Amino acid sequence: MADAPLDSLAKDFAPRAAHALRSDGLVRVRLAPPAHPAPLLLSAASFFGAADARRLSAVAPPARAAADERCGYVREAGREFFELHPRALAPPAPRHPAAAALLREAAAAAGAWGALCEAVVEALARESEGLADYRLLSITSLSAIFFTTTSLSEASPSFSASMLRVHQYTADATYPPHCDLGLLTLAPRGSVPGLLVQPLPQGPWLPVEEWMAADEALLFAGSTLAEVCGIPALPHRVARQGQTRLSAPFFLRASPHVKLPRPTDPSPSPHDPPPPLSAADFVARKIDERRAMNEAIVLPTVALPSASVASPPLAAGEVAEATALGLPVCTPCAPAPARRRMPARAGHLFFRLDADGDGRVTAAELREGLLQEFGPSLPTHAAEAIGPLFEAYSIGDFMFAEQYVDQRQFNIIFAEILFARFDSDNDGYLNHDEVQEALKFLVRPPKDGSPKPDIHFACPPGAYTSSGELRLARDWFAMLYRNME
Ligand SMILES: O=C(O)CCC(=O)C(=O)O
Ligand SMILES: [Fe+2]
Repeated sequence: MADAPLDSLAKDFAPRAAHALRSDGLVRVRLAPPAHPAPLLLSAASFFGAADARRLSAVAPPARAAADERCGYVREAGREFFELHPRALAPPAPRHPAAAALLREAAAAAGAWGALCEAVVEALARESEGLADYRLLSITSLSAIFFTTTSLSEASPSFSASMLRVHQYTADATYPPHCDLGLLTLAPRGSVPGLLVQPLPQGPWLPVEEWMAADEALLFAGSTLAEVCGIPALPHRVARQGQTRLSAPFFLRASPHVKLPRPTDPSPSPHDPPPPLSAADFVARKIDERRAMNEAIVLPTVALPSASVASPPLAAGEVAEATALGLPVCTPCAPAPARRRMPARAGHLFFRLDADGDGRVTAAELREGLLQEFGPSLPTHAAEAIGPLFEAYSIGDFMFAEQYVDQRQFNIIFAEILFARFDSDNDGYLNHDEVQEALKFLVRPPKDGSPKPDIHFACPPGAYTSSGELRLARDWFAMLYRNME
C-alpha cells in the first residue's frame, strides 16, 4: 500500500497497473482530467440533495429486473445510488436538471474509467492464457456506441454489462465484506474515507481511502477476473462513517453471453471437463453462493421517501424494496427479496389498473381505481387525500412522460385510503370496530354467502384509552394491513 499512485495519463500506465495487480492485488491510480472524479461527485451531491431529481429518476419498473442494463435511481437499506450501464440504455434527457447533469457526468466518467480498465485488461491479456480472448470478455471503444437508440444487450455480441454506480451512504450505513463480481473495479476515493480493503487472506482491514488524495482511485480485481486469470478478487467493505458519504465505483464487467475460458489448472476429471460457463452464469452462481452465505443477515429497516402529507406514512418501517439487492456486480448481502406484504385485494387492484403491465399506475388511473374500489361510501376527506398522496409518493423515470406510482407506493396509498375510509371522524385514529371493518374489507366474502368472519388482531397496550377503548394510530394499523393475506 505504500506505493505511490500510478498516473492514469502515463504511457506505460496499463502494463504497470497490470503488473501491480498481479503482485499486490490492488493499485492506486491518480485520475488526471478527463478522468478526474470531482465533477461526478459534485453533480452527485446536487442530485442526492434534490428530492425531486431522485423521485423523477427511478429505474423504470419494467427495467428493474434487467440487472445488466438498468439506468436510474435505486434506494436500498442504508444507501441509495444512481446506476448507469453505459453500453445498454439510451435514456432520453432526464426531466430534472440535477439528474441530467449527473447522467452527463456519469456517462463521461464511465467512458474514461472504462477505457482505463479495458487497457489494463488488455495488458493482463498479453500475459495470460486465460484472457487471450479478452476482447470477448471486456469491450473496447465504449464511447463509439454510447447512447445509441436501442438496447444493445441482445443485439450485439459486444455488449458488456459494465456499470457505474454513484452511491450516497447514510451516516450509519455499513456495507459488509464482499468481492465484486466483474473483471475490475475502479473506485475513486469517496467524499469521505470509508472503504476498507483486505489485501492478504485473513490479514488486517486497511482504511485505504484515508491515505488517498481526492484525485485517486483504487483499482482491483473482481471474481470474474480471478476465475479467468487467477488474480485474487479483493475483499472490501464500507465502514460506518458517521456522516453522509458519496462514492462512485466503476465496474468493468464481461459480456454476459460469452463463455468464460477455463482456468489453466487441471479440472478434477481431465477426461470429462465441466462445460464452460457464460459470464452471466458465473455471476449468477456467485450471487447464489452469497445469498446462501448471507441468509442470516437481517436488513435494517428504512424510512420511505418523506411525504408532504401531514400524517406519517403508513408503510414507514417497511424494508426497502429489494430492487437493488439481486444485482450482480456487488451483492454482499443479497437475501431473497423481502415479501412484498401487499394484501391480495390491493394487489388485484394494482394489476387491474396497470393494464399494460409496465408496473406504472398514473394519477388518473389511481384516482379512478380507488374511487371504484371503495365506492360511494368513501368519505370526502378520504377521496380528497388521493391527490396529495399521489403527489407525495409518485415517482418518475427517464422512459415515461408522466409521474406514476409503482406497486410499492400503490400499496402505501391503498393502506392510507383504507385507513381514511374507516376513520369516520377523520381524527387519525380507528376504534376497535373500525379496525375490524377495515381489515375485513381486505378479505373475500365466504363462498357460502355467510358474513365475513371477524379478524383477530393484537394492538399495543398504549393504543387503549384509560377506559379501555381502542384508539389505533396509522403506524400500527399499517402493520396489521401488511400482514393481511
Ligand atoms: O461505495 C464504495 O466505496 C464501495 C461500494 C462497493 O463495494 C460496492 O458497491 O461493491
Ligand atoms: Fe464492492
